[in-house]
Amino acid sequence: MDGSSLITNIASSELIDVENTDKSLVQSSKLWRQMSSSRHHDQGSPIGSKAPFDEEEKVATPSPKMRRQMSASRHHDQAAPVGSKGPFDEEDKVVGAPSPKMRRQVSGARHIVQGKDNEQASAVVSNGPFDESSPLFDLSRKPETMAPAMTDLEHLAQLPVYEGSSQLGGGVELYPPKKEERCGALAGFESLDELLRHYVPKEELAEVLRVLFGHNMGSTVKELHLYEGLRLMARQQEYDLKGYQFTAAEEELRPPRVVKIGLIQHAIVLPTDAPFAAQRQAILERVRRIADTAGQLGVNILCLQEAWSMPFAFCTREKEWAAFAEGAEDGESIKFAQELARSHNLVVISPILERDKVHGDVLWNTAVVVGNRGNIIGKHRKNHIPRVGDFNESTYYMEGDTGHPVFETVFGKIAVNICYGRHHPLNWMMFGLNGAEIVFNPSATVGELSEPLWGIEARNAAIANGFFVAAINRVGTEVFPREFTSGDGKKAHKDFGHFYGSSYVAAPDGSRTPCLSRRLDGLLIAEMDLNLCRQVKDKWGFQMTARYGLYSKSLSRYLKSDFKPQLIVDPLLACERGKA
Ligand SMILES: NC(=O)NCCC(=O)O
Repeated sequence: MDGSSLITNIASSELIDVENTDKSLVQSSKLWRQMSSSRHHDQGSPIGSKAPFDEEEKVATPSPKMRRQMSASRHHDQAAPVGSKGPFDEEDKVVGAPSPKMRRQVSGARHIVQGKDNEQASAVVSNGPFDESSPLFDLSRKPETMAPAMTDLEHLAQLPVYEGSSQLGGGVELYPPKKEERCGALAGFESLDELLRHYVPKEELAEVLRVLFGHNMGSTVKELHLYEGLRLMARQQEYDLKGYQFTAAEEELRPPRVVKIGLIQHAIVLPTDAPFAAQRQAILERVRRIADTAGQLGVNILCLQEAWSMPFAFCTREKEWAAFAEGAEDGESIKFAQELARSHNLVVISPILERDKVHGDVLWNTAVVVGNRGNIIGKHRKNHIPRVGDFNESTYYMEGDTGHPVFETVFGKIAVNICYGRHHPLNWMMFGLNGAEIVFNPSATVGELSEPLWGIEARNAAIANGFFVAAINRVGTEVFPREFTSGDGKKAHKDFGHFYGSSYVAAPDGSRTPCLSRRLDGLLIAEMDLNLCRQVKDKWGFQMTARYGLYSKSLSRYLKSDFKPQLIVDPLLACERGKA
């Protein structure tokens, strides 16, 4: 599918089929459960392989080629902010607002809001006719025909623009899930951020948020103005969509360097006993849909979660899951990422289980960086492999051999610190020393183990190293066919625990966005001016005062076999010990 056609897609009556496709995946997943005894049955019919509108969509937005040309000229113009403009940003005030042509198509489509959602939606939409003066629409491109009657999608188009707010979350929650649907919720809330917003009195909230979430240029991180119809569509497709904006001070000698990143968190789609090909295909389809929204919103760099195209089966220690491993240059997940990159002109970070066919079929946990032309820029292999809880990853792959590469892309210098590497300050530091401006942290981690650490580590790394950190975690509870244990005294079990999502972005000035949902798939967009990195370094001087030489000498001593810790014992204590 041409990636720039999301709005066209929602506007097309085929959206109804898309919903049905989602349902068919759910139904299929039930079917797989029933068929679970015959795993490798029917390899030939992968489920959910094509969303009906994915194929040959007529597109109202510029073609990928045009967009590449537009983008190339943007990026050559040093005076212009780098990568700041998606196709909608250029003329519309609202990110993701539909063009007139899309609106015409919108007016021909019905039924997007169905069933229980319809009731709730009508509570928040305006009932008036199209407001031609709305900043959503460009009057100079007035459509020739207007549908005589309001349709449901027209209602969507009239949803209020989500105003930027320095308050967390800020706006109306369109579809609060029912209690029973909140599996994976935190005390009944989507996230800790939402819980805080609910309970802390309004008068105190700003202060609480200032301390807990930090300030960027004088206020908590602002929300991006996202077209409300897109939020609603995300709800329809059951994923969380949030957008935020970090700014930096204007400089005399450098133009702003604005870039927009997107993080996708998601659950697996089919049960783990479905045929592997079907499992992967279903995830690809799901991610494609969310990634297309990212493309529509003008995202420049998109990062997926750790081992995104497979279940996180490393808890089991069973070797059959190695079948999901694929080439970093020619695997299905990489081809998918290349197609995404080309169709949306964005850099894609695709973390996979890598099989190095050239070197004895060795497996690695690898993030492949695909350039915005679909070219492969390079890869990084996970440096630190966990040996904790059910994270039995060391059964599958060894510590990475790629050092701490920073990839210079057209949108900025980026690096990838894969999951467990976030517990290692030196790992972060090396990416920083190699010049990273944004470090992505694609992860897979569960609530019981690491949730209290989650909000601290990526943020601390951003502060200490003067770069942005984008932390992504998968979502859901993955249940495996057979029981396993991890030698920690726990009873044999089949699931990994709950992957708690909660993806967020932290800035070098210590500010951070709220989290995505703890239980839903999600797309988090963050726009940032990369000039902030150097501004914070100049202000705090952490790098200047770092005394790397001192630590380098101490570390060299520590590595020697005759190392003695630099320990000064209280003489009185030594005296007492002498008497004993
Ligand atoms: N995927 C992974 O490295 N998980 C380890 C657990 C954690 O770091 O929280």
